[in-house]
Amino acid sequence: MAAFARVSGSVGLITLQNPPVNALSAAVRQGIVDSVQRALREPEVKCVVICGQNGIFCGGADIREFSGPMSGPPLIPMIHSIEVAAKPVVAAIEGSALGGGLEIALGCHYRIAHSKTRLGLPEVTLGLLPAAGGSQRLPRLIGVPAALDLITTGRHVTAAEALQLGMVDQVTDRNVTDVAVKFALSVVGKPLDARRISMHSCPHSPDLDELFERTMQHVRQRARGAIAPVACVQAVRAAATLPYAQGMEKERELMATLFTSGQARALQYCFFAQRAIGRWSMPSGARWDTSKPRPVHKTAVIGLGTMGRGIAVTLAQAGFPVIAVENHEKQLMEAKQAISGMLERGAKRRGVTPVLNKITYSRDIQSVANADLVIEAVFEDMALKEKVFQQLSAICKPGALLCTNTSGLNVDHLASQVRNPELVVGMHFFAPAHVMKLLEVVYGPRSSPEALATAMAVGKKIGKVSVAVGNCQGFVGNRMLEHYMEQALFLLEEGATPELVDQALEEFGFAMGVFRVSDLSGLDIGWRIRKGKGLAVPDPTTGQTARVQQGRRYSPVADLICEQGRFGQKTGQGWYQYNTPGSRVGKPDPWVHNFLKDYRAQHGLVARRIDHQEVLERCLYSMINEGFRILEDGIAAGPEDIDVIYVFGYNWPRHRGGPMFYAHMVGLPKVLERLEHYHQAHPDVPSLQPCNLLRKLVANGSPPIQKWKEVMKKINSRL
Ligand SMILES: CCCCCCCCCCCCC/C=C/C(=O)SCCNC(=O)CCNC(=O)[C@H](O)C(C)(C)COP(=O)(O)OP(=O)(O)OC[C@H]1O[C@@H](n2cnc3c(N)ncnc32)[C@H](O)[C@@H]1OP(=O)(O)O
Repeated sequence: MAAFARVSGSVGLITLQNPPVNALSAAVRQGIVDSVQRALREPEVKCVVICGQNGIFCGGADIREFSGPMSGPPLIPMIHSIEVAAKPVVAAIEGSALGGGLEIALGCHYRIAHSKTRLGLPEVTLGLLPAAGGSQRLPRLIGVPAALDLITTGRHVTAAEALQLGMVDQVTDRNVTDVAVKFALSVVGKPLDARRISMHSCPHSPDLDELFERTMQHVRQRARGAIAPVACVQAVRAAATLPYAQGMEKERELMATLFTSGQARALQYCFFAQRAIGRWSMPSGARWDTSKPRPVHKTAVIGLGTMGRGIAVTLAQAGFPVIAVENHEKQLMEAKQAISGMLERGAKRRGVTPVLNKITYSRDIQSVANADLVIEAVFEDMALKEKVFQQLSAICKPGALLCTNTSGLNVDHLASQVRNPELVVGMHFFAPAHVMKLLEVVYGPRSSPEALATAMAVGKKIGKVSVAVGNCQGFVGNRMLEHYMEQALFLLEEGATPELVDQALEEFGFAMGVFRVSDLSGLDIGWRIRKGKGLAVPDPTTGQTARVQQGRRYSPVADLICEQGRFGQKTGQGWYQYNTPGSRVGKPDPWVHNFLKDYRAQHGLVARRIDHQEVLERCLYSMINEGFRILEDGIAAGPEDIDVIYVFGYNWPRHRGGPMFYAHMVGLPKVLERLEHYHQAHPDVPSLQPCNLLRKLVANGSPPIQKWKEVMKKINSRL
């Protein structure tokens, strides 16, 4: 709702009241409409101030209302009534003014912001555009180039930047409502037309046509198939070229298309999923709101390879003192230099002082004795990690949390190496660790709720999107990825080329297809892991790696490519060819095509035509099927956890919501039917066999994704 009060004799103060972010629910909109009418009606009221309660102006339209029938007064006429008011209206902005919240402020005649406020029109990130006049008013206020930037990216600006852009009239460090009340009294009686943004055209900008063309091209390239950024450009173009009323009509038309789109549903799902993962629970019943994290003051990182360096930087940038340990002198020196460079570049980008003194370096593992949390990031080798954990168990102070950054080794096994297994968890960072947002926090059956709560709290403090998952081979992300990659290799055996597979995945919205990603990260990593599992090993009698291993189909194609020394970009050759080692631009490679032809001939495989649809269905549905198995096993608490992992760690196109949401959008019966079809054609590929939970969900009438947990509970009593 919104409260009305008369303050300082003649100021009508309207306070938005809808915790936690004063979202513009139907009740709040009704409250504003009533309050504005009252303020205009009462002769004692000479001016109006609009503010929000609890330190936040407004987080925008109530996103939860978008999924049901809309009721209550609409935003556009409400904002119009503020703009045409005959008494001056001042927005007193603190905390955040986002989306519809900023659009209300743009309807006011003046805007005063607290210095800590952030403002923005983030609708594009929800698959929408600022359709309460924001796309038409903002360019009129701050000019087309700046408005295009803000509206197409959805980025938030600080109060200082907002002042510079002309979005606000004044910034204060004092109580913003008090300042706004005083200011409102000072403008009573002044003409208002000049302050009504919709009455003006956009300020002149040269070469507008060229700007729109360039922006459209840029937006299309970056959007990977997302439609909202394109609609945002079209809406701003309408503001620049049409009178206000016609611009508003265009804004409405564009919004009508976006509002009901699957992409908007996916992006809004992601918004809530990202928040839901913070409310973790363990099979034991322990939860985020009943488990207290331990205090963490000092941290340590063991092993300063690529991952260790990134982790140390992340911890230091978040303010933690870090003891960085590396026992090889040369590696330690190199790491020191690399870490300092990363900290300096990061600080420059953020306009702050580099925190070089947060990190102390040591060759001696004993130096971590006083750390509250230690992250082991040594080479991915179980024997080596075991040794490190045994040492840590003897060295670390009681109560210290011992974490491993393994990307898939058994966390329980590592826990068994220490005196206090309840204090062991996995903290699986993604490379580069100081850039990638995702953190999988892996708990085992012996991890205590306190240990998980501590790792989750540290994850939050270092700015990671942290997802709690159970322990299993590959955890959630890599366990699913294995099936995706396996299908891609099978498709090569059956007639596809790397570029055909990649093109299908890139058209779907991945920034890079599976083979391009392999070339970028290095083919040798997977090869080493497969050898470790006893897979990529030639049969001593035939000299060939078998195509059936451990009772299932196996493709040795990637191993054979590695045997040629083709490790991807770093060697100048992999699934693609590169002009020089280290070059980033790959071209289709006739050598790979001939190799595949020979390989098929050698194994009596007949190449067939494979289309994009098959690529998508085989790669994505096999991975989704594994996602259902993960839910069935209780490794992830819900589909949101899996989707957040894929969006933040594996570049899954956000406008498709994550693999599990995608399955829900495609329709579970269709996913089931296609998996059955492919499993019939490839009975030796178990990952194509539809899993129990998927069948159960379909048998239960394919409930919406928000209701899957009910069916999951029936299958797995631990959940
Ligand atoms: C048939 C065709 C018809 C077509 C026409 C349709 C007509 C419709 C026209 C409507 C025009 C609308 C135009 C305006 C659109 C919008 O405003 S869309 C919303 C834009 N705003 C945002 O994107 C901001 C989202 N929120 C945030 O970024 C952050 O929450 C915050 C405000 C910066 C605060 O951050 P923090 O303090 O970290 O808190 P959080 O944990 O993020 O949030 C706390 C809880 O609040 C929930 N929440 C936040 N914002 C909203 C919101 N706008 N609506 C609903 N709920 C919100 C958030 O989910 C958290 O709750 P839990 O999920 O329960 O944890």
